[in-house]
Amino acid sequence: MVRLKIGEAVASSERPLIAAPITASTWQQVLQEADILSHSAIDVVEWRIDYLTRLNELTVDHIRQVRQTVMKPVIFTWRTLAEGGNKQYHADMYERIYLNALAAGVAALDIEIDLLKDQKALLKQVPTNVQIIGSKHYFDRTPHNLVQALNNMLMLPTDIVKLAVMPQSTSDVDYLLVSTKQVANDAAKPLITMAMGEMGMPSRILGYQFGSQLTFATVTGSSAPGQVTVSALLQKWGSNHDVQ
Ligand SMILES: O=C1C[C@@](O)(C(=O)O)C[C@@H](O)[C@@H]1O
Repeated sequence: MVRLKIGEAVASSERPLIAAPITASTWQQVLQEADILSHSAIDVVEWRIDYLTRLNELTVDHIRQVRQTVMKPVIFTWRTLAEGGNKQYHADMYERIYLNALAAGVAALDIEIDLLKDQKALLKQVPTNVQIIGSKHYFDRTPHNLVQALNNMLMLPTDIVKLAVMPQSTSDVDYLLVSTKQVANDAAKPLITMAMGEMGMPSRILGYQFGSQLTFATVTGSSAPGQVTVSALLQKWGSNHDVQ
């Protein structure tokens, strides 16, 4: 299995990476959350910029300051309204702000796979040390062709494949885990998968045993239904998984 690496953070077979989101809406709150996350037992920070009220004003300096405050690799994510986020997609603004993020030295960009074609110019400018996470979210269902869906995603021009589904039953959660395992074994890229909502919680705790190499957990705020706190996650994993 190809190991997931984001910045200096590397997943292992015994332990996936833990990412916690920044979900603040004002600049002052962003810095407060960033400071709290710098002291927490997580590996990477996902900055969900779509929560910002004044997203349009985000500069390279702002992003650099967040990086320097968290002192951990940063995944930069604009989750669009179409996939459960908070900001309508605007192609020009998206490109401009993601280029700012590259200039500020983020470790990874999350790009929804439905936007890849539209953002070809941006993709050309992503340096090889910055990971592109191609993501897809099904907020209302679990599709019935998950192995095919993951294999299709693996063929896209991204470095990492991320898939989130909403289970309607516990068998949907099992289906996500088993499909992840089936694809992860031979995949040429790392996978990140999760079932959302309360029902999906086991996938966030046990997903690594099926080949999902990163799990989202909360410290300050939650960015999706069903995320557990980092302390609950570490407790479930037991002391073997304590981070150094
Ligand atoms: O894609 C994901 C996964 C996620 O939706 C989750 O279910 O944990 C949370 C988002 O912030 C992140 O960008």
